[in-house]
Amino acid sequence: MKTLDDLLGEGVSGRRVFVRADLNVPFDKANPGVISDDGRARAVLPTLIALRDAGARVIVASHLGRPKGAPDPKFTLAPVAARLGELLGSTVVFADDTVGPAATEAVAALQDGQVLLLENLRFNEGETSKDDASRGAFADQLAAFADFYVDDAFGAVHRKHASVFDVPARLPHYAGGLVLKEVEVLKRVSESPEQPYVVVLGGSKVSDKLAVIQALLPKVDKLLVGGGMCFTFLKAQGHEVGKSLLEAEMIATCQDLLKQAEGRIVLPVDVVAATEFSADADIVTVDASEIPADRLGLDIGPKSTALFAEAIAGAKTVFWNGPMGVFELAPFAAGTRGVAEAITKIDGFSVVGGGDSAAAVRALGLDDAAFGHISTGGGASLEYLEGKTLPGVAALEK
Ligand SMILES: Nc1ncnc2c1ncn2[C@@H]1O[C@H](COP(=O)(O)OP(=O)(O)OP(=O)(O)O)[C@@H](O)[C@H]1O
Ligand SMILES: O=C(O)[C@H](O)COP(=O)(O)O
Repeated sequence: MKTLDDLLGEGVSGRRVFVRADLNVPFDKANPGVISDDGRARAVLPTLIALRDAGARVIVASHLGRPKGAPDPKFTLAPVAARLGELLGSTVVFADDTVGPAATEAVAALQDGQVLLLENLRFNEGETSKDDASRGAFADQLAAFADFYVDDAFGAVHRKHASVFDVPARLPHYAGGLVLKEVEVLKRVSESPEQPYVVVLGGSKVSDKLAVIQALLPKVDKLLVGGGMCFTFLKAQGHEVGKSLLEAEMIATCQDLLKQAEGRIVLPVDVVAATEFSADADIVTVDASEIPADRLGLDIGPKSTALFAEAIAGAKTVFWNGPMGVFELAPFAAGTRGVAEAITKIDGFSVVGGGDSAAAVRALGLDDAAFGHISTGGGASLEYLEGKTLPGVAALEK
């Protein structure tokens, strides 16, 4: 795989370099347009600065959210361009389309050492299309803008999308420093984790994470399950979960996994249950086997946090993906905080994988440096650990 350093060595002054970044940052739910965590933008800065300072004409492209293949003002990258400019300390030109007249004009006007951000890639059907020809046609348009392609969008390498998979087939391609670092760390964790190896999973998407549980079970000493996904497991154990998040069609799979795990999957023993999804709701802590029918579990309880912390304390390797509760609302943040703090204290190597988990670490004011590695990719790091081929990495290796 050729790297950004190889490209810089070849010389990029005056050359147009297309950088695929993952600027899919979270926004403050209460203040539309305000970025709540700019970690992903910060993570790509070294690549952008190196290219800018080497005199390249830098064309940055990213997706934001999941618009449906057409422009949608809710998902504009304009606020991200402004933030990127602040972080770089130099103006970032913003094109308000991706491959249309605005982008074409902006690319043509780019000066050496200038950075341009194109509008959201997913405003174009071709970006995410399953049809090779449609993706290819869009990739042709993107590739026409540049001489070289750099992928530093680790969070999107698991997507077979035009900007990730098809553009590198059309241009000399290089891996950015972020992609290289992420792959190196995940390789270490997946191939030779120092034992005991404890995996902590939470977040809301059970169905997305069952495959990774299956793949990790033979390798881990303990797999701790919290967050919205624990309720499908609790239900699989025969408990009622009230109005908590539940993926009914996954109950049977969870039962199978519990059987296979022979006690290595650890579930919460108590739950913070509220009458509604709100910080102002009536809140009680109950046994995990006694969730009232009219309540929903929004965090793991203190006994569970202590149980999880104890399992984490002895670990030499910890991989954590997904918050333990709705950490964005203060009454439901304690589980995530407790687990995160326990991870910072281990005498070993820890990896935090996932946009939301990384955002939680920062929102709770925890020190980034207390973790071994904070990944910018949720789905991407999980698919790597599952052992799947990542289309973006495969494209760089070709
Ligand atoms: N008990 C719960 N009920 C409902 N939602 C929950 C619960 N616990 C956690 N969540 C929510 O799960 C969300 C994070 O889930 P997700 O699966 O997206 O995590 P992630 O893997 O870190 O992120 P990503 O894959 O996007 O990088 C948070 O917004 C959090 O509020
Ligand atoms: O948030 C992420 O995990 C990445 O940016 C990929 O986004 P996606 O799941 O919408 O493809």
